[in-house]
Amino acid sequence: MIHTNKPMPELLKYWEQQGQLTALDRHFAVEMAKMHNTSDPFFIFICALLSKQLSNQNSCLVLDQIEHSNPMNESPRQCVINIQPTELVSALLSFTAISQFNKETKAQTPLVIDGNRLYLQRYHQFETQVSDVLTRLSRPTLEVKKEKLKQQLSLVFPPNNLEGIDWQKIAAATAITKQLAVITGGPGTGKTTTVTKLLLLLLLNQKLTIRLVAPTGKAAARLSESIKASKIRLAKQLSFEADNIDLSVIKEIPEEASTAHRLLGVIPDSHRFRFNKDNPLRLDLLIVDEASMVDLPMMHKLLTALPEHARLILLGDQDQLASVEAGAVLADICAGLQDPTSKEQPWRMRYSAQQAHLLSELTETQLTGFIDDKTPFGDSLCMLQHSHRFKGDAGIGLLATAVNQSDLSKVLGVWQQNYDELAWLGHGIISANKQENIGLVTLINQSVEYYRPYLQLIQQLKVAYTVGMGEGDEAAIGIIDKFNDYRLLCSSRAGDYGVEGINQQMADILTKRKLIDAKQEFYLGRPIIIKSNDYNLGLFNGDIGIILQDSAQPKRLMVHFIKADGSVLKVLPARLPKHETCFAMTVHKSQGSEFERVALVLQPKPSQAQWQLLTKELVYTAITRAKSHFSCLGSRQVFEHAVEHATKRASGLGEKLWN
Ligand SMILES: Nc1ncnc2c1ncn2[C@@H]1O[C@H](COP(=O)(O)OP(=O)(O)OP(=O)(O)O)[C@@H](O)[C@H]1O
Repeated sequence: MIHTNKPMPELLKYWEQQGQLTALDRHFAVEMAKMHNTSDPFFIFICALLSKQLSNQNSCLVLDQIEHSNPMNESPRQCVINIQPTELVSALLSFTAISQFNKETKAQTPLVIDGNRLYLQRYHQFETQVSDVLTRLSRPTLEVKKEKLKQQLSLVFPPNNLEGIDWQKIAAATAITKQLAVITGGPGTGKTTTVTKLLLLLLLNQKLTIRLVAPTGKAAARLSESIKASKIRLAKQLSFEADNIDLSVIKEIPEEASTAHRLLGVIPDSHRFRFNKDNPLRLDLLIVDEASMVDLPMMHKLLTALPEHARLILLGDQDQLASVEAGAVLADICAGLQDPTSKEQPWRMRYSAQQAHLLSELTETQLTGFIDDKTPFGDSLCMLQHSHRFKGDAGIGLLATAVNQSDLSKVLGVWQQNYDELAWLGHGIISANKQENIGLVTLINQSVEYYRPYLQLIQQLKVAYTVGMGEGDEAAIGIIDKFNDYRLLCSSRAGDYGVEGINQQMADILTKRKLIDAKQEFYLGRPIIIKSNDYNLGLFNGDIGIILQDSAQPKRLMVHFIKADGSVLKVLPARLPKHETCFAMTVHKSQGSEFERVALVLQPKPSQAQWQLLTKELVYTAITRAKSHFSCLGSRQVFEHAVEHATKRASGLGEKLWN
């Protein structure tokens, strides 16, 4: 069945040395074999492969793609599998650790086969339960008073000057008529605006306990701010409608958002949460923002803790990078809307005739072109398509769209237009004498100027403290906001062009220019990103803070963070959980954040592992973090490779939801 040139455990070690497997993958395979009393090389091999898939954020191993996902594709071949695809499942089922999934008799084995996918039992459970809850929520169509709702919808979503369908209005009607609504769209397409309006419509008709969550503290803080701003805009918009609508209800729209962890109630030193299937959350409506960042295990925890009657609204951009951990839940949810036949319009809504009719009636729109009765799941989805943030003819929006469509000639066309919003810093121009990469030197020098303003504020505050005039937390918030005007984003961590190298170069040059003094570990002005959760301190992976003087005791340095509710959290540097400097951060970690200016750094010569990270989602996510300027240091070959490669994560969720 499997032929190798050395014993399998040795081969796994060899692959580990080659960087094809991690130590964890090897240990998992060897331990599984021990626990199940087998030394069968095929079993050990399959276990290592499954673990490798999970390390690469896949939820499962697709059995007919074993050839693609294994490390044996090298030359010369160390390992040859000699088995017919039709016999693969029965061969796997001969091992006591593997069984076939059966809805009636729950699997007792650690590995489970479902269709042509092999899962770790836990991940299979996550996937089936997430699919079950989403399917259950998508089924019922809720009773509404049609005439009243129609009037309210037309007040809150008045006719606009955009051509075509008002998808925001459709999304609101979807969320009011369905227990589950998934509202997706790129940056600035009005997800928050729509949610604020639909919350008003819901609250006008019933009392609801509503909770807002996001995957990270930063994203939760942004959601709170967006909702606040959106409420003010809505009150202004409706100020002449006081006779038709009770405007005081706008005040009832909740603004406070928390992290998903916090909502679920962290139990210190435990993987379990206070709220779960047996102790459901006390709410009527849960809104999850930045849903593309929510991984499969977390989505599972949220959905199983949802009370039966509750409504769920998921918001996010399905084109962004998938979650850091396993799964691509939002992309799987939206998978059924993909229309591969059209490059210009790669997505298409799919409503049942009944739902299309109801939405058409409520919103006074014709949705006849979107009827597809294959599955009712499409009834819960709505995609917003028009960005109100990026001007249609400006650089950032055009570049983001072209990258998202993997349309290389369009991408190059945008770069050639020399938009003010965009700058390309090519690698490869090396100065004759110093062997310097001119592109990198330019980027580092520019970055000094973009970080200078926040560092100058710190210096001003230092002077103010010496004369007893510090402004306390307000000043800290101002400094952190200024720091967030600019960010260097890297595609990878290691090397001169990764987060580590760029951070070091920034610390060196800022020290040289006397803007910081990076000789000590915890220096004034050092930006810090948290790399693990510390529930006791209330700090979470991805939180960003800056070392500043403590207003209460200016001689003491404290790391200052802005919490989701806008208040300042101060932590002694020595108490910080795992962290690093953050002049530069990975694109992954930047999700859920926005900056005025963004500079993306791509490796000039990526390693084999780094090539795999270079996808269109990575570039799209980096571009769409920028509000007013995006620059890129990269080589054309690397940039083009990324644009042409989309992330593919193995998962059975899309199939479960849509078939
Ligand atoms: N229908 C509309 N007409 C005009 N402007 C709009 C409309 N909808 C949203 N906007 C404006 O577009 C901007 C972005 O809206 P909003 O914050 O709701 O988008 P979003 O999709 O939530 O963005 P993000 O990517 O930040 O999550 C806001 O300034 C808002 O006022």
